[in-house]
Amino acid sequence: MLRIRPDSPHPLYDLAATRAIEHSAAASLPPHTLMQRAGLATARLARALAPHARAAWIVCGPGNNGGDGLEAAAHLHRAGIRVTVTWLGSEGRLPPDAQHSLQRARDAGVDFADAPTIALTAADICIDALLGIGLAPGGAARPPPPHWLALLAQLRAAPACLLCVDLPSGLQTDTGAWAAGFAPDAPAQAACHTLALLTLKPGLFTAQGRDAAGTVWLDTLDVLADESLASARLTGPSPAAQRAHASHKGSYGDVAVVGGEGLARRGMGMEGAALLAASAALHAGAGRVLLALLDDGALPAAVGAPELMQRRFEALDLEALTVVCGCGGGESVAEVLPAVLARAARLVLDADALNAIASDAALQTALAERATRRWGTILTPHPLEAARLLGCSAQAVQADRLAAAQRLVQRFGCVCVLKGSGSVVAGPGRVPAINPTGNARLATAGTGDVLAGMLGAHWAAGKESFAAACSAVYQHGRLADRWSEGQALVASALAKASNFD
Ligand SMILES: NC(=O)C1=CN([C@@H]2O[C@H](COP(=O)(O)OP(=O)(O)OC[C@H]3O[C@@H](n4cnc5c(N)ncnc54)[C@H](O)[C@@H]3O)[C@@H](O)[C@H]2O)[C@@H](O)CC1
Ligand SMILES: [K+]
Repeated sequence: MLRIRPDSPHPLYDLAATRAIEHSAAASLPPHTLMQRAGLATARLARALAPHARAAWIVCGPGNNGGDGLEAAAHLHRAGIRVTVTWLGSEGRLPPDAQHSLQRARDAGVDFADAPTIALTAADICIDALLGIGLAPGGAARPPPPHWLALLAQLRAAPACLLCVDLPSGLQTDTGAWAAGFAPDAPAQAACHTLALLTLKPGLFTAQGRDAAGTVWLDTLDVLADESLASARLTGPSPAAQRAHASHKGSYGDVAVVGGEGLARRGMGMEGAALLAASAALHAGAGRVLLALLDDGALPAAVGAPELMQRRFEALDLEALTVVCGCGGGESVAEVLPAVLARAARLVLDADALNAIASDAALQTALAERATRRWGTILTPHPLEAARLLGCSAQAVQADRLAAAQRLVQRFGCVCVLKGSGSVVAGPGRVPAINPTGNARLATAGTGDVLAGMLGAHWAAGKESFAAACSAVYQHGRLADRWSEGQALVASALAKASNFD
């Protein structure tokens, strides 16, 4: 069994891949073996998480997820724990594995009741074995019976540690979105863990998945999955790039940040956003960073960033630069975008640049044409920006983040970083990646500009676009994960830390 930490990459398997792996494994093993392994793994983790538990309350659903819970119940009962199973299946309509496990739990002498038979304390354990990958998908889901939801609410509100079997019940395997009706009103009261069985599912790591699943564990049930079936990958750290002694500032690429509309145009000075991106590029290791503020935007004298080279936009040699365009560009960015799209060989498009493209069909055509010239482009939308580009709602993007990122890739032929909890990186011909680092402290103004600058630096230093996107997103999140508790995370400090491990 493995605790999933962000320090190593993992393949992720969607519902179809998991079912295929399950079927081929089950075919080569004696009946009920996988469920028995799953139940034993669940009981072992429960005991490790709650070593002093006197009581366990296990809510078991009508399918094989419930079967895993029943198997675990028998083990915990034999270990001397007072186990109560609240079983929601119906006799005679059970899959064979779960039927077998029901009998084993009964034979072991487990208590069956509607609620725990003794009051639970913080030392005890609750197990959610209501629904796993068999949850009816997306909009097809029938509304869950109200008493199921009441039980899930009770599990989450209990003072005991909560262990979810395979998935938190109601979380969708492939998307990490809650099925209709299942989203909790409040997060779990005590520590929450999820034991993924057989495979890690993408839904555990993006959208609502990270909040819902808590700490994720994996037990492969001794089945070696065929990695070619992976539908996505959880990224890990990139190997540190070695810098040769015989190198110079030109060896690590030139990044140009284009953005930062001045105060004069609309009474909104947005130079700070461009400055944050430029500072992040500089600290993330770019050899030279050029800053082209739009519409006569000017850096305040007090800013003090002598390494940044200011340029008029017209003076930029776009063909030779890694261009980061958008950050604080306001309305002015639309005026430079035709030239940027037509001439920049490597281009990161963020924020206002994405909004300008979303509202202009000619710019969209120019963006799509870049791929036919084999010019690299990386888009870094948050869900609302992605929705504008796709002509749908932000809710539709969040309902299937992997699919939304892939649609942007197909439409514009570029790499797409869809930001948000569990950022998705998708690229032409690539298995999409989900980033495991980052936290809610990044939900503050300017952190997106910092990411765009870091991305420019990673790309300019020689990585290919997809790898640069994965490594910059990982590093950006890791900085936030390691931020000291007592120190406010402000974007300018994040930018300055952007090359620290
Ligand atoms: N069979 C096997 O080989 C293995 C199965 N495993 C477990 O089995 C799980 C999958 O089992 P199943 O395919 O039986 O599926 P589940 O047990 O996840 O759910 C299926 C049941 O839930 C009901 N249901 C689905 N959506 C509902 C909704 N919205 N409202 C009310 N009821 C709903 C279905 O009618 C069905 O009765 C995995 O997640 C894992 O926990 C593991 O034991 C590993 C091996
Ligand atoms: K579950």
